[in-house]
Amino acid sequence: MADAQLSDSENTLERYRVITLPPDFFYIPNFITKEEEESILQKIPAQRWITLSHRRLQAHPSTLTKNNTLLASPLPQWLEKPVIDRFKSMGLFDSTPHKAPNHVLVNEYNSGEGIMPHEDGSAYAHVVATVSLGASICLEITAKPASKKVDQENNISDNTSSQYMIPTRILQEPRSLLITTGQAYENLLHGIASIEVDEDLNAQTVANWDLLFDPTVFQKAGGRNERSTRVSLTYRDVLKVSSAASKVLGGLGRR
Ligand SMILES: O=C(O)CCC(=O)C(=O)O
Ligand SMILES: [Fe+2]
Repeated sequence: MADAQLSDSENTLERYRVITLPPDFFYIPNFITKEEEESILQKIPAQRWITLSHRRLQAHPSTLTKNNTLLASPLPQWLEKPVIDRFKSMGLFDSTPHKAPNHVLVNEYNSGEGIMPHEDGSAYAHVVATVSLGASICLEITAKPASKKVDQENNISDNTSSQYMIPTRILQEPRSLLITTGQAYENLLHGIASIEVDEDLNAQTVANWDLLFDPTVFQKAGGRNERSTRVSLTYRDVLKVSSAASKVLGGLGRR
């Protein structure tokens, strides 16, 4: 399954695999440049934020309907270029129904903010790509309680005999790309602790330590990452898409 999902891009991607985690997580440092990061941050429309208790977010081109349907509409240019062009050259979404992401969630976390452990669910194809902007943050990876049996079969349970580091953290540096697909999408939860400092960061406690652009930043800070505002762009392919025409004809949800 995982192999089928990423067959075209596997060779390019393989060197970025987080080998301490169940398949498939890939962490690519410096996926975009500082100039590109700055330009994207400037283009996030200030009037589109929806404020939640522990973060704020915006959905592009729009939020999904209550039956998880996307009303067809192009993504804004600042979310297309250069990110989606790069996904295309990697073949990242080649296996998903629309062969490209059609939806992006922009999340902003100030120091002390986070997101509860969750799974991304069935509205989306099982390839998710997250670009990090502005600052570093730890994504916490835990086993899904309801999938204990599957976990045991695949050796991804919490118990110490597991070959993988679970629970663990993925440290996302600014300008990095994190790709989640396959079993990792289906069987694990992810979340961000609502804290002001990520502590005890080292090769034993951070799953992607060997893939970081600059681990010395955290070493020099005594294994600490003082949080500051971090923005993420989460690219996905929504499975159900309704054209405006079918909506007018009363066929929302019809294809
Ligand atoms: O900000 C992140 O890296 C995670 C966001 C997330 O999990 C989501 O939007 O579903
Ligand atoms: Fe998520």
